[in-house]
Amino acid sequence: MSLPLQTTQLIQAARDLVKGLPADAVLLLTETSLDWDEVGRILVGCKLFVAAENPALTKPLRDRPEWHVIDLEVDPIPTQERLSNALLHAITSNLLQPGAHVVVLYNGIATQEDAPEPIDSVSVIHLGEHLGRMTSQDLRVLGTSVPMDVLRSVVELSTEIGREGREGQPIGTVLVVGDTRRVLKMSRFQNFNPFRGYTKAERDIRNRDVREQIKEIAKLDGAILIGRDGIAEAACLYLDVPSDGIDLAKGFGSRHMAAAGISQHTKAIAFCVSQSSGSSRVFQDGLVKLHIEPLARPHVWQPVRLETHDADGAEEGHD
Ligand SMILES: Nc1ncnc2c1ncn2[C@@H]1O[C@H](COP(=O)(O)OP(=O)(O)OP(=O)(O)O)[C@@H](O)[C@H]1O
Repeated sequence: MSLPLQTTQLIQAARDLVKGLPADAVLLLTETSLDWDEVGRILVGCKLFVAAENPALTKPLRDRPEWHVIDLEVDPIPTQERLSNALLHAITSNLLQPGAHVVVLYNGIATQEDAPEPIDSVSVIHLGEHLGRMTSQDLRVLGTSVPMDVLRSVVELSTEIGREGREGQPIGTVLVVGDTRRVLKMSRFQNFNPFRGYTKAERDIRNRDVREQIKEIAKLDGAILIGRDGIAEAACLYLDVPSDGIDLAKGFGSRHMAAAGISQHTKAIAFCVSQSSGSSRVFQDGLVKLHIEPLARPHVWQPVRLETHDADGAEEGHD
């Protein structure tokens, strides 16, 4: 078996792109068996990922130690999503850095099953930007009136708090966003308000310097309240919310309860950063809507898993 001409040319183009740009790896998405020896000859010296739904197709590749095989779930999703899933898999397995540049070979134009060419497209993906776009898509599921740039700044802040902690110690906190009037009615100050006396510009969390200051404030006990315009309003807040009707997985403690409760009793969204795991959970209407792991920037998003209450589901509980 040899490679069809167009496929050969595209693989050669991918190799030249890796060398010329330079890029970090080639990702080959295929559901057609190829002449793998030939692929290996062309891509010698390139880090290669092969992603496919059909495990029989990738089985012979597992013996090649320098290649990485990614098993995709059988799912009738668009090529672009399959490609994103393959890249996420490579990042979460620590095989690619989140800022990497990847040349992708795939069949982007739907052709008949017996089409002579298994590959018709080549793209260059800069993972930093690509994952950034995924973040926006995920935030849209919140369907909130909080503007996207504010949400993204809160995501940035909460994941950085979860990842970095403070002075070598892990810290946890709750960032409550929006519906400030009702949130304040359901809270009490545990200490003086550290934002008092500062101008709006000095409290605007879309500004990185302000976020750095807020990380210091996050060390203090209690929740931080941010307006839907991105202006931090209050900190050291005890959220005085009833926990009845909140159905959280076993292992979550009072901080997560408070975040769930405030999101149930107001229109606010609550980002709970766990001190024990560093991960952030986004609560809306009393439910976990997103779960963000504090991996290296940019953030890697996990689909929300159903978190069970039974003891056997320990890994689904509080990690
Ligand atoms: N109602 C509340 N409002 C604001 N902060 C709260 C509230 N209840 C608890 N907290 C914060 O949560 C801390 C206790 O967290 P606890 O370990 O019980 O929760 P958790 O949900 O398991 O979170 P973590 O994963 O961070 O440990 C308290 O020290 C306090 O800072």
